[in-house]
Amino acid sequence: MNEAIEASYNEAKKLYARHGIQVDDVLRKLSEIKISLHCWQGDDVQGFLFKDKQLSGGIAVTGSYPGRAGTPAELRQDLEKALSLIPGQHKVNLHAIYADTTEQVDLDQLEPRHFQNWVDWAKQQGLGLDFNPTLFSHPKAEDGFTLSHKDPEIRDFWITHCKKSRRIAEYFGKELGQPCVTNHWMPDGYKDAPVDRLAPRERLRDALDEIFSEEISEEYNIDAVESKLFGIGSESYVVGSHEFYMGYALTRGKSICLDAGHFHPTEVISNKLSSVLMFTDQLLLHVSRPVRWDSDHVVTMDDELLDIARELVRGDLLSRTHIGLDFFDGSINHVAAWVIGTRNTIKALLRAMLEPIEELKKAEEERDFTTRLALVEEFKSYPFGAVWDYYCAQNGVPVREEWLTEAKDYEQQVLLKR
Ligand SMILES: C[C@H](O)[C@H](O)[C@@H](O)C(=O)CO
Ligand SMILES: [Mn+2]
Repeated sequence: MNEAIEASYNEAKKLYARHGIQVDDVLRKLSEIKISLHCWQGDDVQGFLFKDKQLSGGIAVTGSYPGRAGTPAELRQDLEKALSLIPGQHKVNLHAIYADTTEQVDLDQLEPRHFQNWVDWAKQQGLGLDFNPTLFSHPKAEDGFTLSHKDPEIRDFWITHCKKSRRIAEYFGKELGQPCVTNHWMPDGYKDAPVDRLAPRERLRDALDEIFSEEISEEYNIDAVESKLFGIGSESYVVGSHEFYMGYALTRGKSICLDAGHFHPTEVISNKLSSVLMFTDQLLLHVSRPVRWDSDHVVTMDDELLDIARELVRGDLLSRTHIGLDFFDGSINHVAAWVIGTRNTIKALLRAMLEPIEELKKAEEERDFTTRLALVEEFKSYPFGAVWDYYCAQNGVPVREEWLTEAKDYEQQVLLKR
């Protein structure tokens, strides 16, 4: 370990210890947190099953930065590179369209064997896997409706796909010895104001009931449902709204997925965590960054990211929260995007853990709001960077922006040669 990094760390430790924060313990806890890296950042949500199909579902990737992964092997290679620049042991989140197979299969025919290469790779890398049925970028999703479609044949196709997806997830869970979180998101909605808001919601409720009627142990698979306020082309009405899924998840014992970019522009998910987790056992987060109408920018160290981390840490909610990332930026190096977003998420958790929580809670209980505000503000400039540098060095990953040099080398050696 570099002497300067160690010396700065030891000085920082003393400062935090004055407020009862044991930094070595914090780092041990931090190392237990898994972040789920979304595979779809690596190839602009293209997938491998339908190579020529345009991205649909009211989500869009802009930018044509060179080098995006074009095969499962390339995507795994890129993920390995990204993971080598991120401290800790994490998970990879797959969508169904990322099946690694030479068979011509449609979504309703997918089986665990189509993901065997991913499972073998995850085992070899010591990673967990999460999963998502893909209810977009497909001819049967072209009019913007899937599980709530009025045509029963189309609905059944998607129901079968989701059932198959849960079986694949169960296989991941069994093989990898840790549960796979399966997130159900579908774009269903209308561009303009509908007359009948109820019927599609009834159909969606019934379709989900059918999908989840197959019992799968939570030891292997945990189901989550993800709401959205609006998408491109579904500006006026989304069938799976927040209220819809709150009600659904609470009455069916499922987990809610809160995507940071799926609410009103001034509405934040950090303020929802303590409420939702009071009534559900587990929660899935899609950590993302909304910018105006877009929900999927690379995660930066902004106030909301820090507030999400604070809520999880202060409320002791981490053990019940699955943290996934969800952004797709095609205008920058695809590997660097993962590294920036994931390092920021971990760093925000570290910052939250390095706050004098007991002291702050005590001040609040005593209505000493002056102390509360003063300490929160002072801790913003405490030397968490020295602790972060030490953590990176301890985990054998580049310290500070050294990772960028490696990402640029990788771009020259690998990405630009594709
Ligand atoms: C590709 C993902 O399933 C998708 O981003 C979804 O999670 C979402 O957030 C859609 O806006
Ligand atoms: Mn999402």
